[in-house]
Amino acid sequence: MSDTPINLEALRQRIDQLDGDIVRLISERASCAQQVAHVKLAEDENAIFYRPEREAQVLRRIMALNEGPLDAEEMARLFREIMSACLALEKPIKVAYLGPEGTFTQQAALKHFGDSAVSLPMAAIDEVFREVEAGAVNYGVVPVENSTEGVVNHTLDTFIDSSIRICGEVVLRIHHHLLVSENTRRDKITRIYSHPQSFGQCRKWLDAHFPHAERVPVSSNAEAAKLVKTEWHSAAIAGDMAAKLYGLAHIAEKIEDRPDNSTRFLIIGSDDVPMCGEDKTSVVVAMRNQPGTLHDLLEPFHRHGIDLTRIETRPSRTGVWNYVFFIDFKGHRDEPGVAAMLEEVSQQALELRVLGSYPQGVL
Ligand SMILES: O=C(O)C(=O)C[C@]1(C(=O)O)C=C[C@@H](O)C=C1
Repeated sequence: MSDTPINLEALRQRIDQLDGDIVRLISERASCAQQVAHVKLAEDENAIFYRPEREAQVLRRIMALNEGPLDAEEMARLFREIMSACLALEKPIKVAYLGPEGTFTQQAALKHFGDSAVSLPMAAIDEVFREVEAGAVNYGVVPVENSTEGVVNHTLDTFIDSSIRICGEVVLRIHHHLLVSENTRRDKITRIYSHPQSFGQCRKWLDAHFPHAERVPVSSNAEAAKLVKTEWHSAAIAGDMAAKLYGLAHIAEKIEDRPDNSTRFLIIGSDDVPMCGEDKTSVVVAMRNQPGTLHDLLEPFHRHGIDLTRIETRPSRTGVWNYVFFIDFKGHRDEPGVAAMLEEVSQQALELRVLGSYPQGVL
């Protein structure tokens, strides 16, 4: 501790000085980013400005440098916003997400790209894919799995017929609240709206606290929140963003049955992402319908010491795709061990497609 006497006036003067320094430094950083944009354009007139691998490296470095008192994630979130603003100076990016406004997917999009990205709600997962494929937006964000309810089948199925690449992942802690319009009393609630996945995530709480209320599934949590705005006998299960957007009151907070309830979202785009050092790869593999198929598929992963993080089976949708496996593992397709393993798997498979190698989620 310094022996300078601590008084409010002196501390505020110091904060003003530091703020001045921070503003100068952020501005200098933003000018660097503008120059980066010029360099990228000079190298390639179709330059890609958003660089997920670089962003992951920047955020990991910030977390490693941080010595407190702010925690490392908090510090990284501040830098997430600085980088988002720097990227918007280079070139604003457009991101489509599974809407409507106020969904957890929008929250995930903002967590991943920061507030300076332009985010556009889409009515369905397929539309998010279509907008990216058509080049109407730069990236898309779709949910892929929840820790309580499991995989979002629709997202996986959409990959089967699409040429889209996975460019990143973001994991969001999901907190559900029971929300009502300001005129609704708890004892008057006869109906609860929510997305079917959210009902699944709050099943025990609902059985204990509202066993007789009718549960009405709707297309999203945000849609549920919108509906209860004008209904006095209804409540919605939704998150903070939807509550704020529709000005709803909380009857009960964090009603999810599992405190670690979280959802993983994928960032989809049109380009491959270079290696960042802590990467993941997602592949889809079609195998012949014969004994020992799963063993044959997984053996090369084991032999090359590759760490599987997820495997899902989906029914085939064409005659050729007898068995379709979605597999996630640690590593990048450009690493020699990974490339060798993929080559071996593709020899045995009817088809193998790499959906993308991308940085493991940082925040
Ligand atoms: O390093 C780059 O390529 C940049 O464009 C700079 C920067 C940054 O602000 O650090 C901005 C956007 C990119 O997505 C990655 C990093």
